[in-house]
Amino acid sequence: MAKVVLARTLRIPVGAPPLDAAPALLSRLAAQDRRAHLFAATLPGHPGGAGPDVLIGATPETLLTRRGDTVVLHPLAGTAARHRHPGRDRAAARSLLGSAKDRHEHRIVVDALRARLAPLCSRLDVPPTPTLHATTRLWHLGTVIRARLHHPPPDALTLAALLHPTPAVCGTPTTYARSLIRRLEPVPRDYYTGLVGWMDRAGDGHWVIALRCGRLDATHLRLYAGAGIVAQSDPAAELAETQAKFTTMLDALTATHDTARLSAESLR
Ligand SMILES: C=C(O[C@@H]1C=C(C(=O)O)C=C[C@H]1O)C(=O)O
Repeated sequence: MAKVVLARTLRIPVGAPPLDAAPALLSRLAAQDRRAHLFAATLPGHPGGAGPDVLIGATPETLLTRRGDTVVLHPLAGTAARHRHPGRDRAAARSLLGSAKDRHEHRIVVDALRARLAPLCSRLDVPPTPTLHATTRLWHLGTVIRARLHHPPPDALTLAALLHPTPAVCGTPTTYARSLIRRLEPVPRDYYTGLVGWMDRAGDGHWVIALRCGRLDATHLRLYAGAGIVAQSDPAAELAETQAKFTTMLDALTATHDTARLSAESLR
């Protein structure tokens, strides 16, 4: 086993019903980070519940964009919290870029994508080293992978099904990582780490990974966050990484919520 991504959840009381809470939350997520891919989708609520639930989030990770015979992937893996102080923020970025553990974690993802994509391509450009990708709260290691597909090119949904789940959200080897996730995570992932996107009649499309997201039900917002675990992982640092990942959604909530109330909520 080279890597497994393990996640936890945070359940926060929300005063408004999902369809009322979602638009405000979505516009705050949009204002926070213009590069994030926003999504909100109504879901069937719990039987006997008050109405539909809403899946909502702002993910930084594009699984793929397909236009004709060209496909572009942007996997992210390897994370560091950002700092308000510019000097400390730059130092965190530099240290992430130089971290052997994070580079290894990232390489596992890039290698898996290269292997899955290669049989479909006449040309595959995979940069040898990752670059930094910034969200408002986090630094990530990212690699932009570009490929020219054999003709006839598979459509965007077929490509998504072939590439997903990547070791950025599951692990390597996939089947064993998935069984560990099922055994070890205290709450089922539900739609977290699933795909959100679209495909048109020509087979072009854009699919992102449902991260930095939560499910709004009649009374609560359940947030999800995970971290890639490799042999060199430090448990406390991985836990802190999931906390930092929660802040994307928590920041958007704080405009209407007293975050102090959150601390006592069920953290599982
Ligand atoms: C699993 C999550 O994020 C993924 C895991 C990352 C990592 O382990 O460094 C980085 C970006 C995402 O691919 C999450 O946001 O919950």
